[in-house]
Amino acid sequence: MEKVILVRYGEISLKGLNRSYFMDKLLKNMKASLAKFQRVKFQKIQGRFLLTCANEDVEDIISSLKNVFGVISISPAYRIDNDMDRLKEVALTIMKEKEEEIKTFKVESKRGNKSFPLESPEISRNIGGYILHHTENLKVDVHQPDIKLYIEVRENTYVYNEIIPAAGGLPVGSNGKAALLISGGIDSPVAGYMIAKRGVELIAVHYHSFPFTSERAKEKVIDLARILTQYSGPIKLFIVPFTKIQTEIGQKCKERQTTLIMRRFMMKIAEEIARCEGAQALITGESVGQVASQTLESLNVTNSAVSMPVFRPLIGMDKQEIMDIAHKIDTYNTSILPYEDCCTVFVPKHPETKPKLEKIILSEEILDTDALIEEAIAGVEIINLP
Ligand SMILES: Nc1ncnc2c1ncn2[C@@H]1O[C@H](COP(=O)(O)OP(=O)(O)OP(=O)(O)O)[C@@H](O)[C@H]1O
Repeated sequence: MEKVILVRYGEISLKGLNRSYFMDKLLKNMKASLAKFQRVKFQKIQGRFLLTCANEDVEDIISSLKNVFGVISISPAYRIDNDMDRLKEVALTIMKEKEEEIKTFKVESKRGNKSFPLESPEISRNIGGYILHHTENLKVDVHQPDIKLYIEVRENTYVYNEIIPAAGGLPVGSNGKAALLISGGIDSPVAGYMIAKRGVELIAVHYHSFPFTSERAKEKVIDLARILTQYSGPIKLFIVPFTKIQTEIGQKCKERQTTLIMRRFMMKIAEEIARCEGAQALITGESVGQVASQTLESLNVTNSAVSMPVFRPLIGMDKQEIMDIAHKIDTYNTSILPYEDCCTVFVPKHPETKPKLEKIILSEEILDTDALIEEAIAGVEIINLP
């Protein structure tokens, strides 16, 4: 019996004329995520990809493929010739392996190859009967079986009993590129994950205020970006020195406006980096009302600093919902490590919650914004992940 892996894609199949563009991206991303497995071979079959590989690699390959955006589900399967006797043998072998753990089963068949002599319901009845006859304690339950045995008759026959859900979404790179403003917190990695899930390639920008923020805080952000690459593929991370900008703002601007002015600098620098890198949008982890700088008035003031669209995929989500995703994508435990972020270094006692844009712009006039931005960009450190 030859073991293979069936890989299903979701939305891509609805893409009409552009379908092959999405399929090619998906294939490229799957190959990149499985680069360390030398013996994997990829084949397009009707409506899915078929992978052949060394038997001992199947589990590791599936755990990598589960994170590739564009894949909706995966099944480890046996591939056999279109032959009823062989099918009975394989179906029985699979069910015998499960006999101790289960009481009931159901056979579900699909016949894509119309030259096969039996129709789908007949295949299911036939194989179900054979399994019942050759096992001791198993029963058929068509409503709530402990296990389903799936049979697909195509150019070959595929038999399997697991459909493993995968990441879904669209292949990264199929929908342009955006710059994620990544802090060391819980929210921004989740925001990056959500936009990458829609096929957007990521670059990431982090503001680091050494010595107010430590080397360890920077390492934490690098770790978070590295975790994200499991889903998004490679990320070019820009570490921007932010100490001088923060100090100048702290010394020269009204205390209650400092966070907002700092945010506007972050947006402007990220926009400049995004432009140079061919990215078309910015991404932040903001959500309405979470902190003073995330009221609608504050978000408007921050937004006005740039002309590029700003994606805020968490905008309507509760903290618990965001944390649930952070757990799912494995960033949570790194995000909660107790290292400081530049935003938490200077926190005004009474931050502006209903800022007026004209007043903020007026306050900024005291700063040499262009020179500060130019200097920060000149000092950028670039880290290519993974
Ligand atoms: N040091 C930083 N470098 C890059 N971006 C940052 C930094 N600090 C904050 N941001 C961006 O600004 C957003 C809002 O930051 P803030 O600290 O107010 O909120 P948050 O909801 O706690 O976000 P997070 O959990 O991502 O830190 C972040 O989600 C992130 O996109």
